Amino acid sequence: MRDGAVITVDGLVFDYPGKRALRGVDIAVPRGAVLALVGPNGAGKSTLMRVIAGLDEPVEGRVQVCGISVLDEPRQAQRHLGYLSDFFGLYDELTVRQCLVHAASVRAMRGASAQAAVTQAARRVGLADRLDVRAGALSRGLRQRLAIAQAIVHSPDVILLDEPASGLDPEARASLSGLFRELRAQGHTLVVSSHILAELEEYSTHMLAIRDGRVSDFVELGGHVQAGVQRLRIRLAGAWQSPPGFWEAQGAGLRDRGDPLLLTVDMPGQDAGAARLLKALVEAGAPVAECTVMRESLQDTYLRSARVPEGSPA
Ligand SMILES: Nc1ncnc2c1ncn2[C@@H]1O[C@H](COP(=O)(O)OP(=O)(O)OP(=O)(O)O)[C@@H](O)[C@H]1O
Repeated sequence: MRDGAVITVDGLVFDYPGKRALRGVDIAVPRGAVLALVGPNGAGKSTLMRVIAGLDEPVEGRVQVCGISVLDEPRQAQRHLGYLSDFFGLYDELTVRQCLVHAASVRAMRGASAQAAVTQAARRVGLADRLDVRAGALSRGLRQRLAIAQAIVHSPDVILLDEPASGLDPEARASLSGLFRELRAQGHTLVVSSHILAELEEYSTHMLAIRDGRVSDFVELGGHVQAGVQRLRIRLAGAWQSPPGFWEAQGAGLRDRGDPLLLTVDMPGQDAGAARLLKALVEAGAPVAECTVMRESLQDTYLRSARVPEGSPA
């Protein structure tokens, strides 16, 4: 899993004066992932982001971004990083263009390449038609977009966003979700912290749950019952009797026989396995009307990870 990881964190320990905020965090974030960073207030999410961004120095541990040590070569690593703090400020008197030119100059971009970066960043966040509007005149949602554009003006591989949707109305949140899906489609790796799980669900591929400075869960989101197995719900248009040994021959586990027209099947092999099973069903005369992969919601995953196993000390 570490092969192909764009962010790796090993044994990270971070202390504030009198407070240990991270207590040995290990993670490997695959390239192209959108990582939902979740956990209760005070769990250590913002601290983890700041340390990955090279803004705070840990007591122990290593952080690499695109294979570059953030602690040993912060400037090199930061070329691959964009970070948006939960409390960001904008220069309200500057126009969108001026804000972005400034952000580009902070990244040592000059001349034509800076201009091109400004135009591209504005287009990515949907502000291309507002380049001459003052930042102070933008709505809250558009200010958030401008702040993100500033963070990604140098087109970093990794984008860290700390509670980017806080304080936004539902419309602005939905539009931000769309932006994150676009950034993901463009190949960026995103780490997004939020307390609103339904929203993270819309664009996240992985969930990292932090509790009391430790990783409590790190999972790929999707229809995984166990590693490599999908739970399929297959709806039949009419009665069908499986031939003897059919499920065993497919390597599939039939779970629920309550409703003869609704089959729940655990099938290994991801989408290729599902495709093979559907072909075999149709060839065996099953009138397949619909097949869906049953996915656990991010909320379910999070709450499951939060549950203390029976018998564990409280
Ligand atoms: N500057 C600081 N000085 C001392 N303690 C701090 C400081 N900043 C954060 N902490 C403490 O470190 C712990 C982790 O804080 P952090 O802000 O990383 O949590 P978080 O998961 O981002 O929380 P939230 O969801 O409330 O934003 C908390 O107990 C917090 O009180």
